Amino acid sequence: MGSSVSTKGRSKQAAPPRNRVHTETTASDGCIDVPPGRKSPRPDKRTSEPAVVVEQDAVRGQSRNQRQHIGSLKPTPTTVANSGEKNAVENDTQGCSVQPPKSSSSNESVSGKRLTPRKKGSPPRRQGPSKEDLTMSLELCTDNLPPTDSLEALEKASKRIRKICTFLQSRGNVPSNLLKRNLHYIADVLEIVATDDASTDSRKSKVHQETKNDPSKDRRFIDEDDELSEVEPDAVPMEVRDWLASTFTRSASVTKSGEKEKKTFRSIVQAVRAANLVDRLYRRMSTSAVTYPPTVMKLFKSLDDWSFDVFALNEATNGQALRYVTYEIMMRYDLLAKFKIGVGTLFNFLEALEVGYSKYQNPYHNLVHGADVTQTMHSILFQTGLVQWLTDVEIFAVVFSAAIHDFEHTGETNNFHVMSRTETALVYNDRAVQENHHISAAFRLMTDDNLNIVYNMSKDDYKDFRTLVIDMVLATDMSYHFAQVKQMKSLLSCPDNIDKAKALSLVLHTADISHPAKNWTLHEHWTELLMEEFFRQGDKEQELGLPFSPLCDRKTTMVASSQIGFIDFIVQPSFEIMSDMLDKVVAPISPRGSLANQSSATISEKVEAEGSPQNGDQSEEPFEFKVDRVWDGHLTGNKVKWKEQSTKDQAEKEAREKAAQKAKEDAEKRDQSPLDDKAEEKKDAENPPKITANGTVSPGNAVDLKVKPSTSPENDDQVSTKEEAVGTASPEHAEKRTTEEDKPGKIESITVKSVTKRKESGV
Ligand SMILES: Nc1nc2c(ncn2[C@@H]2O[C@@H]3COP(=O)(O)O[C@H]3[C@H]2O)c(=O)[nH]1
Ligand SMILES: [Zn+2]
Repeated sequence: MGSSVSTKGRSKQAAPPRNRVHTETTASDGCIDVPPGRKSPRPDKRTSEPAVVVEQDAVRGQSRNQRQHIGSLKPTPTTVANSGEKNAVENDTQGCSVQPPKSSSSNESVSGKRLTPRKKGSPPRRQGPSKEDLTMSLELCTDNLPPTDSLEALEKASKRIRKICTFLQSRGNVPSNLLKRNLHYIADVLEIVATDDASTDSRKSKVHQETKNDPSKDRRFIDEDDELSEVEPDAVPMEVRDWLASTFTRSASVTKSGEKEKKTFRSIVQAVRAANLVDRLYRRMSTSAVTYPPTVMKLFKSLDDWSFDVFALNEATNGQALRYVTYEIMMRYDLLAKFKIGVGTLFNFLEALEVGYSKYQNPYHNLVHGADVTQTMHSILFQTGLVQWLTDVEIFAVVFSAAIHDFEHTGETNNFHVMSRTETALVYNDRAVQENHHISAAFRLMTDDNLNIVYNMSKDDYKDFRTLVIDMVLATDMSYHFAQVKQMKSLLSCPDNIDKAKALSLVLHTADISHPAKNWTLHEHWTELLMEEFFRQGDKEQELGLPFSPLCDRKTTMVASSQIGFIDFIVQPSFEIMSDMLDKVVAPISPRGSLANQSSATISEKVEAEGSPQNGDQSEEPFEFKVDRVWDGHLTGNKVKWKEQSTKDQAEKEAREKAAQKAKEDAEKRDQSPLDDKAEEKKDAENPPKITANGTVSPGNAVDLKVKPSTSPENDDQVSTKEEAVGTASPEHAEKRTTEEDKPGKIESITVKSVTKRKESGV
């Protein structure tokens, strides 16, 4: 699973963090041993109101005793992939003995795990295993299976696969522990077949003898199982091919005769097919390991959409939007199976991410923003077809980067960190202070085995993954914005060789500032949250005796006009260059357009069927391809709204100023007649002027008389650079600005006219 991300000139990267040797073993009875030294997962302390059940570590083979209860079991559980199907039965029997159903009053699952009490009015919870569950447990019991190297084992294994398929078809699910034990048994048997070493494998000679006597037996094994035979060996994932290659090499070294070579090859084909099946079964098992509440299911139907409502999702998930979105997207790209990520490990990691995002209780930079950017990235990738340009490692890196990109954000700008000399600014020498922290802290999480979702990645993949994540998240530092846009412009002048890391960084940066390009309801809400966060920083700055950062003074900031500036100078150019880049990149690899008319819920099947994106037919002439710039309409519409708002603001402001002027004149008059002074003051205090909605002034309400002098749109004194519109100007940038601002024609001289100039405020 190579990556085309350039790593030239980079320092050596470490292998995925591994704190222990992974010695997962398979006991002969099919039960999975826990690797020595493995820590038990932490109890679920952080989830206050959990909403999801997962079955632990399907892929990494954790014991069912380690199964973690990450969320509450919903009363009518369904999954997105298996809509309407029955939930996995939590049959937690150690061997294959059947446990009696628990009493309905007990607050425990069959597995003995505590369940969240059923909500009032919800349907009664199932009371224990049904008759069919018991039949399944018995039929898939692994206790009395023949030894894996015996002849009967082959037959048994094949029958087991059939049975599993039947149960999956009729019931939609098989309990993970049963599935795991059976799959391990089958894998063991097939491995022995594939090895095909007659000198050490007496069973092989028995098979050979039997099939010689009765060739139908051999054919039966290959042909009987439709599930196995439908998979083409070419379609196997690279990992399986790697495994095969090593198996083949080993076999070839001891193979002498042509006949034996043939047999080995046949065994390999069988093993590949089996591996594919196992892969698919794992995927199905992973999919069904999590249950979604119906409201979440409904929302996920629009997960691919540009207008996805992340706030609604956050509500539907009791404030866990990030874990849901990330998990679902990773499932849709089949990343759990591809990188052998255990469901439990992933949930531990996502939970820790959510904890980090909630650390500072920020109005804007919280887990909902993390979820929003992750979903937006997915929407861009999927709807434009960009995903077809990417390797699995890159897709994983993109989703991961988006999910972690503001991890443990403090709710302040980098500039604030620098100016107030925080510890983080010290650690990162004032450069991309927060972004460096987001990355470092997120990777640090994975040094804990229980959170290490890159555990099973190959060293090379991990290196590419980490490099790309670092590149992408560092590029979300707003102070790189102009450099990024400029760089992409020059890259697009020779579009044959667009650097993937740069392209993906631009997409993440654009997704990070994408809410002004969403529908008004979403954008207005995000703006409110961000402004509140900016204002809180302003409050702190005031407390610390620091000057207000741009847009941080809650008393004077003109939100509407600053948003127009933000859209005009930052957001629109970002979307424009990103769209141009997408047109260039996607056209040659997506000859018949994007995946837009499909759902990402089926994307892994599509990629499987069509082969890897890099194998696409590139011989055809690239046709005039344009991505659907769904964002353009919103940007225009939102700007119109802000302009209306700005006009209103302006009227109100003028009214305030008029009132201030009047008060000043009155004060002056009072100064001239000191005797009346006290009486006038008293009158003013009792009955201050009032501003109505349309900006006119009437007596009867308080007015902020501290407001600065008029800031007419024509007044070039009211200068705010693009950085000020963003509110995140870095000190380096600010410095550059002052030296370059005077130069005629420099882009830095563009003004956001109605934002009050800080200098005038005298703070
Ligand atoms: N002025 C302004 N800044 C924004 C808006 N949306 C995002 N930003 C800034 O852009 C930054 C992008 O990176 P972050 O998410 O860290 O922080 C974001 C905000 O500081 C917006 O609507 N208006
Ligand atoms: Zn962000």
